[in-house]
Amino acid sequence: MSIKKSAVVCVMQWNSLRASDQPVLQAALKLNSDYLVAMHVVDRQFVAAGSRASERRRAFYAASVRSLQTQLVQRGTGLVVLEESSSGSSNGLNEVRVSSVSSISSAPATASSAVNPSEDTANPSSAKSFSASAASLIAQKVALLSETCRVDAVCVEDQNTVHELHFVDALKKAMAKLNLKLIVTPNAQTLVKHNAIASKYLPDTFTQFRLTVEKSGNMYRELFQIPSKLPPLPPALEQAASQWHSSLSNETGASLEMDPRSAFPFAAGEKAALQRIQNYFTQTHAIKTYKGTRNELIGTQYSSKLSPFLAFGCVSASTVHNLLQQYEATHGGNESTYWLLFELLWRDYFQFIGKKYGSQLYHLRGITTSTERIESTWKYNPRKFEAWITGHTGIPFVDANMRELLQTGFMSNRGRQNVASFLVRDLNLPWTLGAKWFEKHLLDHEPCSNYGNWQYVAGVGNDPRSDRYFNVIKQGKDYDPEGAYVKLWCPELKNVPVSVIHCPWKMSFDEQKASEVALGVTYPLPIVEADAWKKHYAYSTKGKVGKANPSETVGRRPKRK
Ligand SMILES: Cc1cc2nc3c(=O)[nH]c(=O)nc-3n(C[C@H](O)[C@H](O)[C@H](O)COP(=O)(O)OP(=O)(O)OC[C@H]3O[C@@H](n4cnc5c(N)ncnc54)[C@H](O)[C@@H]3O)c2cc1C
Repeated sequence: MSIKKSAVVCVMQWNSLRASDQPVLQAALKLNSDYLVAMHVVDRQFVAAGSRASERRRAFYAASVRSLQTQLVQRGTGLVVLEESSSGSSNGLNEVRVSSVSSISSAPATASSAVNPSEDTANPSSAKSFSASAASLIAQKVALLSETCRVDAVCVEDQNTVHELHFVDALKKAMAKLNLKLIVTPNAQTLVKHNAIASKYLPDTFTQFRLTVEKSGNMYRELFQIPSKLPPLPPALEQAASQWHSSLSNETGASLEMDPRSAFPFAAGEKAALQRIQNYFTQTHAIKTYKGTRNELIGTQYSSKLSPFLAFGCVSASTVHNLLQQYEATHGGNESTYWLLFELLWRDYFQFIGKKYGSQLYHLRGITTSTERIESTWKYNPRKFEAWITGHTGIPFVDANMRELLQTGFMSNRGRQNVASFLVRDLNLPWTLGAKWFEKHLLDHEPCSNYGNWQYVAGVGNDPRSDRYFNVIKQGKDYDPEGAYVKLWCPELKNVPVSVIHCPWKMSFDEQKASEVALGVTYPLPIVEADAWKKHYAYSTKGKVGKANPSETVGRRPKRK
C-alpha cells in the first residue's frame, strides 16, 4: 500500500498578494509538508458584473494576482486561482472556474458606472454570500486534494475588516465540516504587531497612538522570512496553477491605456512594488525631500506612490519600513525619511480603527458619538454628484483632481482632502457617496484608509472636529499657484490668466473671449459658491507650492509638524 504524500494549503487574500513577508507561507512551512498549494479565490468585488471596482482597478488587481503566480513559480511552486462561475462546470481538481453555491449576480453596473446611492456598502448579506461561496470553492478543492494527499492544514491570514473577516469565518466553518485543521495566522497588514494594542485601549487620536508606538520602541512586528525555494505543487494541480484564463484580465487588459499625465504609471505586483521603492529610495533619493514635496500634485516623485501596492499587499508596510531603515543606515535619515514612517503610522492607525469599529467604518454616522453631524446635514442630489464625479463642478481645482482620478485611478493626498471636503461641506452630499466613488476608482482603495479618511474629513471619525474645512480656492492658490495642475487636467482652461485660474467665473466677457473660454458652454459655471471663498479671489503672487502654510489652521491635521 502506497503512503499518501502530505500537502499544506495556503489561502492568499486580495490584500496580501505577495510571496515575501507572507505569514501564511511561513505558517505552512513549519509543517514540513511534501507539497504546498497556494490558492486564491477571485474576490467578487472585482468581478465585472455589478462590480464595485473600475476597469482600471480590476486590471491592477488581476495583474497583481498574475505577478503573485509568477513569484510563486519562481520559488518552485505555483498559485491556483479559483473563480466563481455562474455556468455549471465540472469541478475536477484541475478545473479553476468552479460553479459556486451561490452564483454571481449578473446585474449590470449601476447608472453611469457611478455608485448606487441606496446601496449599503457594508451590506452584510452580499459579503457573507461571497465569503460562503469562496470558502466553499476552497473546500471543494481541498476535499478533492485529500483524495490523493494527506492535507496537513489550511492556512489563512486573520483580517481587520468586516468583509474579509466574514471570509475567514466562512473558511473556519468549511474546514470544520471537512474535519481539517485551519491555521489562522496573525494579521500582517500593519507595522505594529496585530496584538500590541487591544481595541479597547486604542487611543482616541492619531497623535496619542503614534506617541504610544514611538515611545514603546518594540511594537513593530518582525518580517516573516520566506525561503527562495518552496515545496512544489502536487503534480495533479500543476495544470490548474498554470491556467488562469481570467474573465477579469481578458476583459480589461487590452483596452486600458496609460494616460501620459498619470502620477502612477507603474505596473502592478510584487516586483514592480520593490522596483518602485528602489527608485524612490536609492536610485533618485526622492525620499530625502519627501516632507517638502508630498503636497505637490504633478508627477511620479512628489510622494512614494506606494499606496496601490500596499492596498493589494504586493508589498507589506513592514517591508517598506525595513527598507527605509536600511536606507537611513546607509544614506542617513532626516525629517523626510521620518515622515514616510509617520504617514505609514497613519495607515496603521486607520487599520486599528477599522478593526475596533467593524461595520461602523461604513456607516453615515461614522464612529463618532457626537450628534453634531447627523444624517440630515447631507442630502443626495444627483446633479451635484454627477458634476463632482465627472469633474464638471466649475471649480477648476476640484475638477482637475476628479478628472485625474477618473482617468488614472490616482489622486494626491492634497487633492483627496480638498475634493472630499468640497463634497461634504460645500455640496452637502453624504460622505459615503464620495467614499464609494473613491472605492470604485482609486487603485489604492483600502477599506480602512478610504472610509477612515472620509470619516475624518466629514467630522464623523476619530477626532470629530466639525471645523475641518478645505477652502478650495485658497488651497488651489497655495498648492497650484501657477494653475499648472488645473491646466493639465482641464485643458479647456489653458489660456486662462493665472490671476483667475482658480475662479474663472470672475472673468469678464472680454477676458473669456481672449482665453477662448465660454463659461457655461466650454467650461461650467460653478455649481455652488461659498462665502468663504470670496476673500481669496484677488490675485496674489505669494504661492507656496509644496509647503504647508503655517497660518492655515482650518483644513490641516492638528499637531502635524
Ligand atoms: C478622502 C481620502 C481618502 C483616502 N483613501 C485612501 C485609500 O483608499 N487608500 C490609501 O492607501 N490611502 C488613502 N488616503 C490617504 C492618502 O491620500 C494616500 O495614502 C496617499 O495619497 C497615497 O499616495 P502615496 O502612496 O504617494 O503616499 P505617501 O505620501 O508617499 O505616503 C506613504 C504611505 O503612507 C500611507 N498614508 C499616507 N497618508 C495617509 C493617510 N492620510 N491615511 C492612511 N494612510 C496614509 C499610505 O499607505 C501611503 O502609501 C485617502 C485620503 C483621503 C483624504
